[in-house]
Amino acid sequence: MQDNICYTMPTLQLYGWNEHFMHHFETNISQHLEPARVLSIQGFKHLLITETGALEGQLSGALINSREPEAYPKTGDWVLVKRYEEECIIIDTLPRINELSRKAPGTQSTRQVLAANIDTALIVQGLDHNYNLMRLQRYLQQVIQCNIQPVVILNKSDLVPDPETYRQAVMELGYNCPVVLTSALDQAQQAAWTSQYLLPRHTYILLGSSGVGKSTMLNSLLGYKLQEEGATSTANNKGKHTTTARHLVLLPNGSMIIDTPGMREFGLTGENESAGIYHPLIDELAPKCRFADCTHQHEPGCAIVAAVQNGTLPETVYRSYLKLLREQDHFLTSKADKRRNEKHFTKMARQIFKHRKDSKY
Ligand SMILES: Nc1nc2c(ncn2[C@@H]2O[C@H](COP(=O)(O)OP(=O)(O)OP(=O)(O)O)[C@@H](O)[C@H]2O)c(=O)[nH]1
Ligand SMILES: [Zn+2]
Repeated sequence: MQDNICYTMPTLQLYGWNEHFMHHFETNISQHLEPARVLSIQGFKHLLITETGALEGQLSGALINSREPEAYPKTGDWVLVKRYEEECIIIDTLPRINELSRKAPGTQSTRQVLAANIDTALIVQGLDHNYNLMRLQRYLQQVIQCNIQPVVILNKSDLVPDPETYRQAVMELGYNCPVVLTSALDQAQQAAWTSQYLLPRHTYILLGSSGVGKSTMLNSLLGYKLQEEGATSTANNKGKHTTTARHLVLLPNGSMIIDTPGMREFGLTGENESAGIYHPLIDELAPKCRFADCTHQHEPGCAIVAAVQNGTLPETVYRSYLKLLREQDHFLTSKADKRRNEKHFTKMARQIFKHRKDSKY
């Protein structure tokens, strides 16, 4: 039965419509709303794909007023719309399978949702001055905590004499995820990794600093230029910052990719507050620590410290783990402080309001 209903939406199925969204949509059928996926957002304008094609939409006033901006629809979201001639109003969002977030740039501990309903994140680093294992681990950590599969793409392999050593260094971090070595300028190399990792009806997001080659890759996969790419500065091998918004595009092989503007920061938000930092090598050893709540820093009988000392756990992995843990703790502590302050402010505002009301009579 569900398959039948899904089958009646062949266009949306191409864009990842599945039983999860169908199930949540069914409860809204009676309201004459139709489902659509958000392809991009520019200001108030949302470009959507519906069963009958592309459509522009704006958020309904009720949706704007009832939610924090973080809960507004994002690129990749499935939404419910009401049509008005050539445009539509976005009434609601269907529950997300996942959301990719980061710490919003700046000093505040604020969480920012970048996109929704992502199967795999393609984390791109350029093998020029961009290659940085600490930054890569920050991306991996955040992506995994958001329940998104990572694939690491080491691009610009044509710029270094021995690219394989870079790949080996990433593999030694122990994340057990695919690590691809490629040059976006080489069609054959592009075809090799994409045929292995890009599946039809799956949604991918390209992540990485500005100039690592995300748009170049996407343009070569599309077979045409989605936007002008910047010229490479000879001083630092980086392109100009060109991508300005997140767009979801359908590739000829049936996969969908969301391109993102290059990000200067990709801070941790501690999505799963109780789980701490995820690391396969550390997680495997942790049950052998003497104390169940071992922080792997100063406790006696710590299996992780012992493994670093006897050389079975690389010290670099351990140091990065501690650094990520500190960053995450900082975000969570500041967030808790912020929440407390907001609560205090709301309480104070209520008291003032009540006092004013009481003194009227
Ligand atoms: N040598 C070399 N240059 C590349 C490669 N991939 C991309 N470039 C160049 O690097 C520059 C930046 O590439 P973009 O594709 O614009 O980078 P981006 O990641 O999309 O950057 P933003 O849009 O700013 O986020 C361009 O001049 C590309 O031609 C590669 O594999 N090898
Ligand atoms: Zn321990």
